[in-house]
Amino acid sequence: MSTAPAPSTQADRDTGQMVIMDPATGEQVGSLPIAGPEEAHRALAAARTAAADWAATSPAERGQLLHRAAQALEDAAEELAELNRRETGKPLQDSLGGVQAGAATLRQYAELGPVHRGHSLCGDQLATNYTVSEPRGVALLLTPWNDPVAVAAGLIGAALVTGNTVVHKPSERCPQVGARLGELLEPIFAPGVFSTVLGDAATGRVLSEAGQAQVIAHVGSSATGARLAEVAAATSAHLIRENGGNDPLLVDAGVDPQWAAEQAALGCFANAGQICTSVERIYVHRDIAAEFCRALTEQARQRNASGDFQPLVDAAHREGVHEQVRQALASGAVAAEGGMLPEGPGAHYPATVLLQCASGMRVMDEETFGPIAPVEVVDDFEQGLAKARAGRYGLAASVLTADIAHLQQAVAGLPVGTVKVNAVFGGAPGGAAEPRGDSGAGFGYGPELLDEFTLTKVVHVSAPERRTP
Ligand SMILES: NC(=O)c1ccc[n+]([C@@H]2O[C@H](COP(=O)([O-])OP(=O)(O)OC[C@H]3O[C@@H](n4cnc5c(N)ncnc54)[C@H](O)[C@@H]3O)[C@@H](O)[C@H]2O)c1
Repeated sequence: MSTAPAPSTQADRDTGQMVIMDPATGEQVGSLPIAGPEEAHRALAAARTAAADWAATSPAERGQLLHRAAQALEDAAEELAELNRRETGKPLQDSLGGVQAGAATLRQYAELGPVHRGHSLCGDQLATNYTVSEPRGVALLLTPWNDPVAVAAGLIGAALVTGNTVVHKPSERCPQVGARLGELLEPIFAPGVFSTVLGDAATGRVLSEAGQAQVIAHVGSSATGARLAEVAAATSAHLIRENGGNDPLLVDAGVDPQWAAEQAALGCFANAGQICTSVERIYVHRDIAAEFCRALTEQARQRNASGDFQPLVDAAHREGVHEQVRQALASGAVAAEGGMLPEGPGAHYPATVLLQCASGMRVMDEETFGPIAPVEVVDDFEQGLAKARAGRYGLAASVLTADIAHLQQAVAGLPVGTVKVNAVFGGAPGGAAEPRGDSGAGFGYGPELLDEFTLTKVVHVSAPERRTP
C-alpha cells in the first residue's frame, strides 16, 4: 500500500497558472493561465454590450449558428476527447461519447429554439392575450469536469438559442478542454455573444459576484450551489442549480441476484463512480443479500484484476474518497474488495465493495463520487425505502424489483428528480428532471431548460373601440 501523494491538477494562485496533470500517470501535461479579475469583468461587459443585438436576431438564425457550433465539435471530436482523457482520466471512448452527446444537444436546441414560442391565452372579440418569451440577458455558466463537453454544450445551446449572451467558466480540472471549446465556438458568434473565462473557484466568484449576469447556471457540487444561491439572491440573478447526489439503489427480494449485482456494479463503478447519478448507496433485501453481495464482490474483483481501470480525476479527489472509506472501515464496515490505495503513479482507486454499512457512515450519508459500493442489508422493502428516502439530497434513485406494488411505492415515495426502475442509468439528460433538496433547483436539461433561460411576458391587446367612451 502506497501513501505517496500523487500530483493533482491545481490552480496555483502564486504563479497564476493552472498546472495540468494526467491523472493516469501523474505527469504534468500542460499549464494555462488563470484569468485575472479584469479579464473576467471584460468578458461580462462584452456580453452585456452584445446582448441587445443578439436578442434581436431570430431564433432560426441563432439555431443555424448552433448547428455550426455542433459541426465544429464533431470535426474536433477526437482532439477534444483526447484532451478530456488526458486531463480527467476518462477513457477515450467515453470522452468521445461526451463530445458527441454535446454536439447532439447543440443540434437539439438549434431545432427546439425556433419552436419555443409564446402561447395564445383566452380572449374575446375585443381583446387578445398572448405570451412572449424574452431572453434574460447575460448568462454565466459554471461547469464541472466529469462530463465537461456534454454539460457545457447543453447549457450553451439553451442559453444562446433563447437569445442570451454567454460567459462560460469551465472547470479548473479540465481547462484545456474548456479553452479548446472556446476557441472552436467563439468565432462562430459576434464578439461578446459567447466568451470563455478560464480559472478556478475564485474566478467563478469574481464572475458571479460582479452582479452582471441575469442568469447563473451552475452544474457542480452542492456546496458551491449553496454558495451561489446566496450570491444569486444578493444580485437578483435567476439561478439554475444541478448539483451532487447520494443516489440510493433498492434491491428487492425476487430479482435475480446476479443481474442485480451487475446493475449495481455498473451504477457504482462506471466512470470510476464520477457520474452525478452514480449509485452511491445500496439497500438489499435480506432474502437475496448473501448471493447479491458475493456477485457484487466478484464484479469488483474482475474490474480490479483487469488492470486498466480508470483513475480518479486527481489525487486530491482520491484522498477525499479514501477518507470516506477509512471512516466507514473504522466504524464497522468490512471491505469485501478494494478499499486500499494502490501502488504506482496516478490517481487510481480500486472498485470497492463495503459490507455492513449503516447510516452515520459518510459513504452512506454523503456523495462519495468514487468507485465505492457500500451495502446495507434490510429486512423488507419498506425498511429499504425508508432508508432510501432519508438524507439531504434528491437527485435520482434506482429500484430493482419485480413487484408492481413496490414499484409504485418507490415512484411515489422517493423525493428525487429521477426514479429508474430496473435500471441504474437513464432519464436526464434525455428528459428533464427537477432535483430536490441539496441536489439543486430548476431544470438543467431538456426542453424545460429553454424556459429557465427566458422570461415570460403577457401581452394584452385590447381593441380601440373598448376604450371609446
Ligand atoms: N446534477 C447534475 O446534473 C450534475 C452533473 C455533473 C456533475 N454534478 C456534480 O458536480 C460535482 C463535481 O463537479 P465539481 O467538483 O467540478 O463541482 P464544483 O462546484 O466544485 O465546480 C463546478 C464549477 O463551479 C466553479 N466554482 C466552484 N466554486 C465556485 C464559487 N464559489 N463561485 C463560483 N463558481 C465556483 C468551478 O470552478 C467549476 O467551474 C459533483 O458533486 C457532481 O455530482 C452534477
